[in-house]
Amino acid sequence: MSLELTGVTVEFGRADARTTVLDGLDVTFEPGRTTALVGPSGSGKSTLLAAAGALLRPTAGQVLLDGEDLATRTDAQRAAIRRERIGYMFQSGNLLSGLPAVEQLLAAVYISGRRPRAYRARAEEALTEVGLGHRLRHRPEELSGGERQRVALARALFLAPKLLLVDEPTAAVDRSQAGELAALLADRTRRDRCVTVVATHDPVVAAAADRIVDMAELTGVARLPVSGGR
Ligand SMILES: Nc1ncnc2c1ncn2[C@@H]1O[C@H](COP(=O)(O)OP(=O)(O)OP(=O)(O)O)[C@@H](O)[C@H]1O
Repeated sequence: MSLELTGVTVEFGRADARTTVLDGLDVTFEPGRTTALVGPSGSGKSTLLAAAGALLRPTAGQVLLDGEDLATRTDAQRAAIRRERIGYMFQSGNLLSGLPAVEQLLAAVYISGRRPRAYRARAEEALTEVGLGHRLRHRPEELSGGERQRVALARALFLAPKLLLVDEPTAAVDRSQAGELAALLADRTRRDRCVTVVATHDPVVAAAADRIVDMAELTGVARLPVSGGR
């Protein structure tokens, strides 16, 4: 399983208001490895995650998940791929308010059309594995920022996705929890052999990753002027 983007271009807006955010980008991500995507604000990190996660269709190029091009699939096929093969973890965890931690994981089971009863014990085990065995029935409002992110990580990995996409996981987390969360993310990625791509400004997250990819390098090549032949 790998994720390969080839010639990926993403443009927003029309005609004179058109902005090119990604410009013919080529990059490959390997299974079992965490890649930190770094670069200044506005450099297109979240846009790359959205294209990789079939949340937006690139203007041009291919997004190959295990050799299958997500960009050319129908909306229904893309929805099925998102449900079955991709896990998402975003900045503030995006947990459902008022719902106990264990139910946050089971919500993904409901959405995928499976019977949650068979998954309850596994959900409790998954939360225990991320150090939340004593917080199974806590609601998001009753958890710390770091605990919320660990619930979000357990949820993102619960249905064993091939691809895990993470955006700014430590933005709302204190420094000591950020290190633990980054280590947990890298550890789970190795154990589950998923492809993990994490957009981040946090040096702690970048340090825990197996590889760092700078957006400036990815997109810079396409912007270099053609040599005048001197
Ligand atoms: N739907 C949209 N329509 C128009 N422009 C957009 C849209 N989404 C993103 N952009 C623009 O694309 C650029 C890249 O945004 P993106 O969120 O991918 O950057 P980023 O590197 O993740 O930034 P940050 O580190 O601040 O999260 C920005 O200039 C943004 O304004």
